[in-house]
Parts: sequence; structure tokens; C-alpha cells
Amino acid sequence: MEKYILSLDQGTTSSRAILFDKAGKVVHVSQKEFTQHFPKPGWVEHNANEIWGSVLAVIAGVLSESNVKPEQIAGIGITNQRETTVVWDKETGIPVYNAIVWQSRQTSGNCDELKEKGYNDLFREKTGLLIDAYFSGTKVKWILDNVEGARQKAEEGKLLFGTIDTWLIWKLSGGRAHVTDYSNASRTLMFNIYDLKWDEELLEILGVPASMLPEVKPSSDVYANTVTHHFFGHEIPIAGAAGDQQAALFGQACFEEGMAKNTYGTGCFMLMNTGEKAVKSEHGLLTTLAWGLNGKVEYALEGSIFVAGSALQWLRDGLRMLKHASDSESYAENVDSTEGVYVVPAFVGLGTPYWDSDVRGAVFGLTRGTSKEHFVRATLESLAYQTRDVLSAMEADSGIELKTLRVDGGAVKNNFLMNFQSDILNVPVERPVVNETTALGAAYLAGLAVGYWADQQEIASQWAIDRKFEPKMTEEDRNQLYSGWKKAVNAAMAFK
Ligand SMILES: Nc1ncnc2c1ncn2[C@@H]1O[C@H](COP(=O)(O)OP(=O)(O)O)[C@@H](O)[C@H]1O
Ligand SMILES: O=P(O)(O)OC[C@H](O)CO
Repeated sequence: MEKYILSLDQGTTSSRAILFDKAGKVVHVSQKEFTQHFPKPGWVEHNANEIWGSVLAVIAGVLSESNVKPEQIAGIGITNQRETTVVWDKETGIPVYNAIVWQSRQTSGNCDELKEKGYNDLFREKTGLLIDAYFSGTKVKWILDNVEGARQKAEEGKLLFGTIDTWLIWKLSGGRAHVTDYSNASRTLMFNIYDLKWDEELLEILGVPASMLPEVKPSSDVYANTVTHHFFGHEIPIAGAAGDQQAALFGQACFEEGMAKNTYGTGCFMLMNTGEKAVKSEHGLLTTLAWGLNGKVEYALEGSIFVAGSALQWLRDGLRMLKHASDSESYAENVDSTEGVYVVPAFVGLGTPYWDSDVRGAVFGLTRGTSKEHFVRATLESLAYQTRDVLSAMEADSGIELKTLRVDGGAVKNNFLMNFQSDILNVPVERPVVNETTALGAAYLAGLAVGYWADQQEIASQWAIDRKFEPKMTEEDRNQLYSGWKKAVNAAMAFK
């Protein structure tokens, strides 16, 4: 009986269940989008029960469509949109508020207060992050402060906190496991990435009771078995978990120090493996845990871009310029340039290297001749410019000049974007055969825990390239285009 690993990739816009075989190939995918809630400007929320429903639906879909039986699944790996915060009642399992999404800015006022009190260095020293509404800590506090009765219940030990991995493991195991992994814990602003413990001093400052927090485990480990009714009478080990960006780093087999990947999904996240040493950034990058594996942890440097593929969704759903995000490629290729148009998609502020929560999106350089094609092209180009901002910071902090960049995520199907990316970075861009590297990374972590794959060497040998995009632009053009982008960002930041 052939066995598979089931990976559950719970992203910002959709949930996917993917079956992988021993060769690391995709056997079948089932995907379901769910509702994005925007209750106020800058706020983004999800319904945690709708997320759970979407995960159950894709599990059922992938099994029935592929004809794979539950007993053929050797283990389950979970990967998730990170930082997104769920607080639920321990007894009833009912979330007390919507999941507050990583992009949401509703706690930026609280972050300003913490910064004014001078806490930034303390948080940075202990967590590798900086004080920003992006991370879970202030989101938990917001729920406890704004949901009636929540703080008291939390102090009585009746509420649980989790990022989406924790929520899904808790649901899949019927409430038997309240756990997370090192990579997800390192995104909360509450976890000390050096002591590898929840930090009492930070919890005190944030006003979050320790009793709400999950146990932190390695990223490759059997946390619990699923309860039988979810899998048609069969228990399956939940054997791996990692935040989606760290999982993509793993799925891209970036196991050596200095190897990096960039994932183009809702946002865009570049991570560089820094091995067993945590590199502190001077250029607005985050120091984060890559994974816990083989009895130790490894670290990564990360550049976080908040709006990437979601800018295309904005063109599609907000401005109704596109029918599908993928149509952007032909529109962009229908013109030779943007003719000086720049889109700065700072819809929820800017992350690396600017860390400005108040800046808003802006468009520059419009003329009477500007067409939809120019507008779409400028939006796609903004993903590449933001990536260049991050890569420059990464090279400055690590002292490593990247020879190639491995890429993945929904938007890398866009060949125009990949060509332009390579041109603007002046670095070759490598797109692997398996684009579902996030899900693959979680599958690998689970597969290692249950002996499905032997070791990281076996995994690294499975990585294969689909297409390499080589830079062709002249240096003069590259510099001119990029300096226009810097001007546009500075102008957007000045408009507040
Ligand atoms: N061909 C394309 N060109 C540009 N963007 C795309 C394309 N296809 C998908 N996208 C964008 O990619 C994102 C989806 O990627 P995905 O990796 O599934 O994201 P997530 O994990 O954040 O949900 C969407 O924001 C969508 O707009
Ligand atoms: O949903 P994605 O793939 O854009 O990933 C979201 C990140 O995990 C946020 O930190």
C-alpha cells in the first residue's frame, strides 16, 4: 500500500490540502478560499471557525478526489499564515473574537505607546523582532482588553491563545494538544528566541497571562493523533508544524548558511538561513527561528513585505481592473514600460526596511496617457522593487552577496514578474518544479518525524529547477528605475 504525507497549508487567502509522495511530488491539491473581513480601515480579520471549516473541506476534497485512503497517510504536516491570533474558550472551543490577521493594524496605537515607553530595544533583544502591530503579542492584548469578560476569563485560566497552527492542531486532535513549534512561537513578540522560553518580563509588559500560551515544541515531532471522526475512522499522527515562510525555506532545501528564498503570496517574505547563530540586523530585518529539528534550533534573517500578491487582488476586487490575478502578466507585457508610473502598495503601512505603520498606498507619475496596462505593470513591478529593498538589507546585514534567489508562492507563475525581478536585482531567479514549497516544507518536517524520509540530505536531493530567469537589463536602466521607486516611497512616507 503506497503511503503519502498530507500537508495542510493554511494561508492568508486560502486553505490547501496537498498530498505528497516519497519523491516529494504533488499527488493532489484541494484548495478553498475563505472570507476576508475588513471591519475598519487597516483592520483585517478572519473567522477562525470558517478557517477550520475550510481545512476540513480541503481534507475531504483531497482524499475523495485522489482516491487515497486515510490509512495511506503516514503523517500530517501543518503550515500557516503566521502571527494571526486566535483566542478561544478552553471548555467550549469557541473563539471569543475573530482571528486578528497579521496584516491588521488595529494595535498600532498600543505599539506606539510601548515604543514611547522605550521598550523597543528590550523586545528586539529578546525576540529578534521589533514592536509592530504585525506580531501576535499586542493582538492578544487587544482581544483581552476589548472583548467583554475576556481578561478575567484569561486570568482564571479559561482561555487559550494560539496562532493558526496551534488552533488547527487543537481542533484536529479534539483538544488533546495545545502546542506550537519554535518557528511560530518566534513570531509572537512573547517568545525569547535565545532562552527558547515564553518571556515573563515581556508577558508582564503586554498583560498576557502565561496560562493561555501553548507548549513550544520542535517543528518535526509527533504532537498528537487526529481524532477519528475527522479522518473517516482512522487516527493519523500530526507530526510537523512551521510558519509558512520558514516551511518554504525548508521546502526549498535552504539548509546551508547563506541560502535564501523569497515567497510571493499575499505578502512577500525573504528568509536567509543563518544556521545556529542568530544574526542581529542593522537594516530593519527580523531575526527569527527557522525551525527546531534534530535536538537544536536554527535561525534565519527575514525581510517582511506586507503587500505583494494582495496588490493584484486589490486590482481585481477593489479596482476591478482584472478578472484574474494571472491576467496581470499579459497586461504588463502589452506595454514596454510603465512610462514613469509607480504604485507604492503600502495599504497596511510598510515593513522591511521602512517599518512605517502610518504610510498609506500611493500612485505617482500619472499622465493623460496612463492606461490600465501601465497601472497593472507598475503594481507588479512594486513587488520586485520591494524585494530589492529587502535584498539590499539582507546583503548588508549578512555580508553575503546572493548568487541566486530561489522563489515560490502564488505570484511566481507570473513570468513577467520573474524576469523583471531578476533584472531589478541583477541576480538570477530560480523557480523550482514544485511551486508548493511551503506545503512541501511542512510535509518534509512531518515525514522526517515519522521516518517517511530518512534525512535532510535525501530531501535536498529532491529539489529541482523549473526555470531560471537571468538578468538582461543594463545597469543604467536598472539604477534609473530603482531610483524612481525610492523617490516614490519617500514621497508616500512624506504624505501623512
Ligand atoms: N499569475 C499571477 N500573477 C501575479 N499574482 C498572482 C498570480 N497568481 C496568483 N497571484 C497572487 O498570489 C497570491 C496567492 O498566492 P498564495 O501563495 O496562494 O498566497 P497565500 O499563501 O498568502 O494565501 C494572491 O494574492 C494572488 O493575487
Ligand atoms: O499567507 P502568506 O503566504 O502571504 O504568509 C503570511 C505570512 O506568514 C505572514 O507573516
